[in-house]
Amino acid sequence: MTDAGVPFRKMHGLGNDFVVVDTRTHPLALTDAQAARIADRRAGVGCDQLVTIEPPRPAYPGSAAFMGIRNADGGVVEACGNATRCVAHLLMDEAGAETVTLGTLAGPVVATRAADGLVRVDMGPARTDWAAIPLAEARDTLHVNLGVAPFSDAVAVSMGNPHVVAFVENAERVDLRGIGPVIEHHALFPNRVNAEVVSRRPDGTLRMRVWERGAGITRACGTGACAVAVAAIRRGLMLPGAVTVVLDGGPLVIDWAGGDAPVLMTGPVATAFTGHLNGSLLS
Ligand SMILES: N[C@@H](CCC[C@H](N)C(=O)O)C(=O)O
Repeated sequence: MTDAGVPFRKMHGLGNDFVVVDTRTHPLALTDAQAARIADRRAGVGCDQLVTIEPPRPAYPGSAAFMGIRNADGGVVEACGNATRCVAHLLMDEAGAETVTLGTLAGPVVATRAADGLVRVDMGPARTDWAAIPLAEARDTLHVNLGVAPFSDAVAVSMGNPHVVAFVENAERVDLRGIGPVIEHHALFPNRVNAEVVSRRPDGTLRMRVWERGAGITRACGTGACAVAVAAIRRGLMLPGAVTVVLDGGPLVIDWAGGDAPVLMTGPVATAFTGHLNGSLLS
């Protein structure tokens, strides 16, 4: 067995899993096809997102690094909440710091250590204007009708990446595998979209399931949980403040005061194993 190749770390946040490569030490110019091969659960390492820790970019003064993100289909995306916590954890460890700023395509994000080994990320403001999400045409983003149940009265929101949230009686009963691809590719979303179904539980938490753009059903989606909390608060279903969103992989706490206030996401990080990319994954 050889260790030659590009080192990676397999991490996850609530089961939303990542291959994390530090391209500051091991420069790597990946094509979409290579990224998709690495993400493939049979022919590659397997992950929902491939994440690169890159040198900081001048556009984000004071940032420790730039975080590149690709979905399992190989496509580049703007934001990933769960991966942000994982990368922030590594960089805070590296610097012996309690806080770190990362650049992303969605803008800068600031992470801090929280109690019980959790990481909190200021994900910036939610974007609720139709053009910022973006939608293909002007619509009221609080009541979007995609013409497909249960997304006939949904909420569209951007957390740097596009989301559409449907409130349902029981999120467990939605055929997400059937409906997910239809919503992801709906003509109203020129950049495609992440789709969440959510129901309110008797204990006051929100139960959410997600179909991720470019990855399908995942156990958790940090930006999705932020979008769900924002949608619920905008709709008046939850009070502004801390909201617990329960995903397949477990809970995230999302704190939003409303309006232009930043959306704060708190949750766990984990490393599963480390290894090296080589062979057919790099050719
Ligand atoms: N799992 C992520 C989101 C990853 C990107 C998303 N699939 C997209 O295409 O926008 C998260 O934790 O936020």
